[in-house]
Amino acid sequence: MADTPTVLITGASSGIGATYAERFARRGHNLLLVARNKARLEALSARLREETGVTIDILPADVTNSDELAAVETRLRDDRQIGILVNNAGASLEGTFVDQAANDIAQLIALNATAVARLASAVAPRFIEAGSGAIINISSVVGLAPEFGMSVYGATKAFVTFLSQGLSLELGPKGIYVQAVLPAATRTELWELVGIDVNTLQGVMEVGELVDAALAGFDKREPVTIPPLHDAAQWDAYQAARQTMIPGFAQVHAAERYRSAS
Ligand SMILES: NC(=O)C1=CN([C@@H]2O[C@H](COP(=O)(O)OP(=O)(O)OC[C@H]3O[C@@H](n4cnc5c(N)ncnc54)[C@H](OP(=O)(O)O)[C@@H]3O)[C@@H](O)[C@H]2O)C=CC1
Ligand SMILES: N[C@@H](C=O)C(=O)O
Repeated sequence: MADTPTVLITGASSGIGATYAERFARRGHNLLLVARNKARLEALSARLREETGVTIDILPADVTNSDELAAVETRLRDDRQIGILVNNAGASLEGTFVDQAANDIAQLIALNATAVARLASAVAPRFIEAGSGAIINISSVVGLAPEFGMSVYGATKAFVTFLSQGLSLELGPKGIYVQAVLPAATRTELWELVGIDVNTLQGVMEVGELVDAALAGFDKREPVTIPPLHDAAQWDAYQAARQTMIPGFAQVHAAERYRSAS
């Protein structure tokens, strides 16, 4: 695969995705930008073509629509120039679980989880055949913290982090790099879309700083990059604590504390 492969970015019309587009274009990568808002994709691609000289295509698509998602999957399967997938398109959901309509929950899962897995699934076989390629999945620290009270959104992001860690183990030995990026609150339109004024929040990262940090993690080939986490040893300890349980999972008998019921 080329040293500067084409990068397909979902959710490239604003926020984190648009910033990835700008940063990868400045690194000399050609781009394929995906989102629903065609006018915004056209404006961004025109500006970045002018500023960087790279080739930029757009593929307007709603990745929760099965036909439109299939068009993105086909491009990932067939376009051998694409060597990096940035699975970034996503949204949050207003309110608490009982306020959220079942259809909105299903739609959020389709966007934040199903599309992410399907697009990775579309590209992975070709990357395996090439022996190289990278998949960047934009997750969230919310997926580590049910305490934040964003149960469905957090569950989709826990899925993305788990999927990324699993794929890193499965695909890493075949030459493919998989990165989960876990931002915390970042100044983008996502907040306004769920009725929150981002200016009322504490500790909000600017989107350029977030993406630059994520790309520093990418360059180091980190499997999990958490830009706002200052003490990296905390993540290492969390992983180590989880891993200490694994050898104990295979048991013929239930734990002593569950044996008194009958
Ligand atoms: N901002 C934050 O605080 C944090 C964000 N994240 C994650 O970062 C990612 C990017 O969000 P962010 O940049 O903040 O928010 P934005 O709202 O700015 O960007 C979301 C992007 O996703 C696209 N998108 C939304 N729905 C669809 C759809 N159905 N099909 C295709 N594209 C879609 C939007 O484009 P269009 O409307 O044109 O389709 C837009 O380009 C998300 O996965 C989010 O969960 C993670 C942690 C914190
Ligand atoms: N997108 C934010 C929550 O809605 C986050 O992931 O922090």
